[in-house]
Amino acid sequence: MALKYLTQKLAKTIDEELMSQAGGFSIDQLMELAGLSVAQAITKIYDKSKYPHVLICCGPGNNGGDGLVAARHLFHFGYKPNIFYPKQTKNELYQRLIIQCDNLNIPFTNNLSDQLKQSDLVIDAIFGNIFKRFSFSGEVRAPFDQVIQMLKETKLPIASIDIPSAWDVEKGNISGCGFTPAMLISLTSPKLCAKQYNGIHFLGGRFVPPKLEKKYDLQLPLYPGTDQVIDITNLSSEKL
Ligand SMILES: NC(=O)C1=CN([C@@H]2O[C@H](COP(=O)(O)OP(=O)(O)OC[C@H]3O[C@@H](n4cnc5c(N)ncnc54)[C@H](O)[C@@H]3O)[C@@H](O)[C@H]2O)[C@@H](O)CC1
Ligand SMILES: [K+]
Repeated sequence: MALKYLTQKLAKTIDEELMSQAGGFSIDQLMELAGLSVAQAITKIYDKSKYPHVLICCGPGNNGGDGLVAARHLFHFGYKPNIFYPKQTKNELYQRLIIQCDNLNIPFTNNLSDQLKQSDLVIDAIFGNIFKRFSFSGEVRAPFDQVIQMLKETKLPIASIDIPSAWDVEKGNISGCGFTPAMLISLTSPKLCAKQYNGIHFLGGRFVPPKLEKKYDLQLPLYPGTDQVIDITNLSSEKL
């Protein structure tokens, strides 16, 4: 079973088709399913008995939104999540996601270094498949430059949502300022940078209709039972 690795452009096109008039999905729905996939993948590798304190580091975009959704599900799964979300937007979807977390008394921390000391596991929800990837020099703008640096230095296991943050979506950690996570949860389909990734690799985002899968020849693996994720660590790869 070969896996297809998407270019940045194709991954964006598929997202847009899913959320188009013809696709019928809202960003809320896809984010909800993406965040649920992340939370479920975490439970399969990092049991709450050993990794109860999960620190979710959220960036300013939808990758960060996935992190907020995952935090909520992890709370309901019995974890003790903490959220570091330094650049919050006025966008009403995010305001509602924050209210949902507040209603669960999930703390929002603003001291990353302290929080890292009290955590067992980090979820990297900083950057995902952003279309306009980093400026040509590849540097990460503040405040996320220090965040990425601190994640690079931590000994804690890191699970990255969709793309290891600060990696180029296709070329990988070419800027050298990124870290290599212990786990990657690719959404919809893996992106090209994941070809260089040799850690624990899950696929989530169980929402692609067969018609779309066929149109782009995604050759997605079959998800087991009612699972929202599948372990693709050992599946071979083939560039799309
Ligand atoms: N595959 C799918 O269908 C879905 C994708 N979702 C998520 O959406 C993500 C993509 O979301 P976005 O397009 O918002 O991208 P990101 O969530 O990666 O965030 C992009 C933001 O990062 C900031 N940024 C860009 N370059 C920067 C730099 N050099 N330094 C500092 N900040 C910088 C910009 O403010 C930009 O808005 C995916 O990776 C995935 O996690 C889900 O939310 C919805 C479903
Ligand atoms: K990420």
